[in-house]
Amino acid sequence: MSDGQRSPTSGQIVVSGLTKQYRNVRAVNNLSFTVEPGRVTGFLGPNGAGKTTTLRMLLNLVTPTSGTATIGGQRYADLVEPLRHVGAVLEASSAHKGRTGINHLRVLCAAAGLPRQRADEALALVGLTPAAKRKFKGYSLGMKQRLGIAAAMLGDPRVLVLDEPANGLDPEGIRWMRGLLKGLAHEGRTVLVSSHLLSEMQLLADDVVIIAAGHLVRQGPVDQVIGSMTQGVRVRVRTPQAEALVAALKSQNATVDGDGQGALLVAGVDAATVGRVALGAGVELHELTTERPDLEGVFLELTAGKAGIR
Ligand SMILES: Nc1ncnc2c1ncn2[C@@H]1O[C@H](COP(=O)(O)OP(=O)(O)OP(=O)(O)O)[C@@H](O)[C@H]1O
Repeated sequence: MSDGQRSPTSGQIVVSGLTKQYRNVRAVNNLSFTVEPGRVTGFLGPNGAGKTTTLRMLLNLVTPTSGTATIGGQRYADLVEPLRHVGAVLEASSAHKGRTGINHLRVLCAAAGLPRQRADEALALVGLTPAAKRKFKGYSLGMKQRLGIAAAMLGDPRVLVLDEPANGLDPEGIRWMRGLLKGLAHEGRTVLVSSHLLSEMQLLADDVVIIAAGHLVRQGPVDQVIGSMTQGVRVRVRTPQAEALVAALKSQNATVDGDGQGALLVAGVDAATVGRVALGAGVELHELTTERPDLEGVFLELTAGKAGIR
């Protein structure tokens, strides 16, 4: 299938002023963000933040109260042959229990008017070829997740949307998923993936969109979002003259704690200042490192007080 056959050629996702009001809950509130092709974008938020509702609106499974969500400039509902543009994995794959993995995919191919060999190709892509002829009811949760991704890839879509795809995967499965999704993004596809596994997102995502209580909290490249957090940045120092250094740093209004393992953790001044203060006080340094909070810390700080059941 050539690119020319399937407009929209750009797989950019644009969410603009998206709102969903249920009877008592505003699940998504005037939410706007963009997701770029060629990158993995992590969609993060505490429980009940509105992630699933947003993804379902993007895929035309829930009608927005207001606002729009487009893929390559078009609403999902207006895409011709949507499976060739967008693959989605919203929950662990369900299939007829007595059907084999390969037959499940062949049925989907037939229903979508896709060539039958796409079933074999998609199964190979997710490493399930050895289990092709086993019945779905015998699949583990991890195998069902893989089958769900295979189903999403049948139409060779430019855009992939996954809701909590790492659920149920063991560490090896998670590593495999990371490689697959990074590879698909590297091919120029748009990969939007929601997850609670923040440490995993830090390894997987190029960009993050963080929401809480239906609102956008932060969007940007992972490194920038983490780097923009000044709170939590500390300088780790090792010195054989701790007492002298602590006294010199405190005179600069720095806060100093021990890390319990012989190093000092300094907050309130940067590494250059610590080095200068140490030099001025004639203190020898054995380590001087800036420690930034990881995504977990950023996430907790950004969404503090906004989490919770609504
Ligand atoms: N069909 C519905 N009817 C009423 N309220 C709903 C409906 N679907 C979702 N909600 C509410 O909207 C809010 C957002 O839910 P949503 O499932 O989108 O969040 P989420 O970020 O995906 O959460 P989780 O990580 O827990 O899956 C929640 O308060 C939820 O109870």
